[in-house]
Amino acid sequence: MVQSAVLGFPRIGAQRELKKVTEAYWSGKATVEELFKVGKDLREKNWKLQKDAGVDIIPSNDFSFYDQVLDHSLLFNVIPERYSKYNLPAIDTLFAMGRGLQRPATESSPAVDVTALEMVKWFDSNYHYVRPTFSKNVEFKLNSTKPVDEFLEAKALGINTRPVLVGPVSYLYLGKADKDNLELEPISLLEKLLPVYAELLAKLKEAGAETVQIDEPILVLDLPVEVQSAYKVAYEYLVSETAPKLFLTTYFGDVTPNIQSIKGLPVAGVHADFVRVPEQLDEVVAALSPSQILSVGIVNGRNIWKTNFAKAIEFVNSAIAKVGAERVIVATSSSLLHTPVTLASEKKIPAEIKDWFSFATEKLAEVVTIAKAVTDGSESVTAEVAANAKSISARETSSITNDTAVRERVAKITEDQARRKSPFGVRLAAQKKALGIPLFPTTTIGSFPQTKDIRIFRNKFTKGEITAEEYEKFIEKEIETVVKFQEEVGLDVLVHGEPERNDMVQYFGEKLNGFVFTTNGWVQSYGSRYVRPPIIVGDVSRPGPMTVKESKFAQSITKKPMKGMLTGPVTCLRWSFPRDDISSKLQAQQLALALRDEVQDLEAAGVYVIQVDEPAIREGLPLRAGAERDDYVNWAVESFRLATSGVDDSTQIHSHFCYSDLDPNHIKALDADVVSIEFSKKDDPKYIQEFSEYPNHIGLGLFDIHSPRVPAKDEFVSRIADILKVYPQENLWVNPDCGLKTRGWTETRASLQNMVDAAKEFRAKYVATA
Ligand code: MET
Ligand SMILES: [Zn+2]
Repeated sequence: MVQSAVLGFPRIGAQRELKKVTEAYWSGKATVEELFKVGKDLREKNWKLQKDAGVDIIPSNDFSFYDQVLDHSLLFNVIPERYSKYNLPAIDTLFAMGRGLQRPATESSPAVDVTALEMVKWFDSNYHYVRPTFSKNVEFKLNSTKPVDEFLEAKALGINTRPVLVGPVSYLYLGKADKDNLELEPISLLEKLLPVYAELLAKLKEAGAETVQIDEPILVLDLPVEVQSAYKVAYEYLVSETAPKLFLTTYFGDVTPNIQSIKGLPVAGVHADFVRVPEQLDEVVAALSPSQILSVGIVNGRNIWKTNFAKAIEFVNSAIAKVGAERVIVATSSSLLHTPVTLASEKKIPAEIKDWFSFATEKLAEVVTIAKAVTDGSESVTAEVAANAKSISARETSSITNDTAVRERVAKITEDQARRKSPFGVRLAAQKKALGIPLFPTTTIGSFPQTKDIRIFRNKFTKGEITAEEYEKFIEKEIETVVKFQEEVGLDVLVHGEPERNDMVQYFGEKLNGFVFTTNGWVQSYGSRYVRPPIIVGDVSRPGPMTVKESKFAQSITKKPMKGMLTGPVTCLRWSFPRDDISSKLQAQQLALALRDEVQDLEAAGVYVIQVDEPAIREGLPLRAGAERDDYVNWAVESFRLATSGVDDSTQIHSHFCYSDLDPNHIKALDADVVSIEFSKKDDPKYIQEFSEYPNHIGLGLFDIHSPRVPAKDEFVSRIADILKVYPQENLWVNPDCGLKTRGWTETRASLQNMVDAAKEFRAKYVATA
């Protein structure tokens, strides 16, 4: 019998139970017992759900109160001293490492003040993990028994799970050296770490675990040789009499360039992602020994589309033809962490469209059906396959997906449309004349505090409790407040503050054709922050202006230049669930054309500074170097340029990037007049150099917008002075890291005032020396 397997299930709960209790715990409104109880209930619910769906191999230890990689750091005692020194309960150490902790002393405990560890994107997803950070005196030991406890918890419910661990090589490679230890290469710690893994595996075996899923996702990256060769060392050490069988899993890409690292490992089987890279089947099969099992990742863990049963069954059958049914498992391509929990709570999506989707819960049935089909023959699932074929073909032929006018317009895109009229130097001169922007110009990134008031009004409007007119009035009043505030503080290029936007992608999605929205389709982004990505279902076009009214109004009440504010094509695409029936490139082009019209409408309305944010441009970069990556860079850049190049020389195009490792060459290729980049927490001096040869104008973020902390004027002065050591002063803008929407007004005013005062000091000096 061909078994079905799930690599991981979303832990947040169908009603975001995990977020609610975690945040309540942080603010002292829930006890630790209540927190743990919700965790336990969620685990139980998820296991039972999978069991009831008929899944054969069900994961455990995929639950986490913050992040599964961070759990491993706690588990192996990878806790820098700045956290351990407080001797907090383990759960509080976990949260302190994940999100920082600042609290005053009480009678029974000293004050705590510690910042969070670095948070990084999990491969090419919008999930963020907390980077393992190895300080000088790291001492591996088994610090908890979480995986064993959760295994036993499931066992007590009569469910025999397959515990999930991040494998040792990936765990080390995804980590970094701590500040006190910069020369360390984490992979050099492998031999010290392995005994602790072995101890944990022995405990799991004692508890009754037959097999452990060991995730080695870095096998889809370009790896240095010493990492490639670490696999043999690690797995020959770990596979033993005292350990359960190990099942090696990779996902999100092509493992074949590292196939030598897998070949000959004494593991029970290998899982690969055949949704992403079906072409790797032969090579993966060839790497297996006759006793090793192949887990076929065929139900997409990264999107929300129904699996095409006919195709999936055919694919799995082709795998069976190569290795035999007894050696095949049907599985999700990756953990289902990246998909919303269930379609069942979606009441507003039109039935016709809803029938195209499959969220995590629905994907369980898909894995089971495919496994049954390849075991008992397609006749055993005739009804399911027929229903599936019907929805797939309904989508293929639906008038919602295909808009001839949009396709024709894309087909007519010319290279010219994606080029500004003149080179930067000429544009700059025209902009100087038209805009009257001083040296060391000050600006912000777009959003201002999203107060409770704003959320209340938006909710009322969504629920129909106030009229559109009342809501508009309210928004205008908010814009007025923000504009007046910026004039008082003395900023040079103003923004309208984005009070009308719930989210920087959803807002645009709602105004465009081709998108649908969920009411409860939350996906964990990091910790307790979840996002609800819009879904692109059809060709995208713009029925009418999206932001012109607000920007025009904002410009009308000030003499200073007002910056229009848009989300770029790549970010709209990446932070949605894209279509899988047409290429990403084509979707980006459609978005670009819609945004191009908006940019031109803004210009026509008298808004001559326009920012098009692309914070997700890096996230979409294919994981390996090569043709696919070059191709991505090419279309990502072209779509930004297509969106922004339809304006006059004298109109100034800005762009903004944050929270990712950018490649200066990609940013340069966009040819924006001004870019702003999140920067304040990059305390490594090499980052200052990175963009020093950037030819156009640039603002390096001067303060952290995630913290209420107010930097003094002198701190701004010294930061700017540091930057000026490598950047020409004519090129430099002065701005915060990112939007201020999560901040309060008090610290916003104080920080911006200090920032503006610092800029003025430099301006005066420059004038004096010029
Ligand atoms: C994640 S980037 C955010 C940019 C947006 N304009 C804002 O200020 O919020
Ligand atoms: Zn940002």
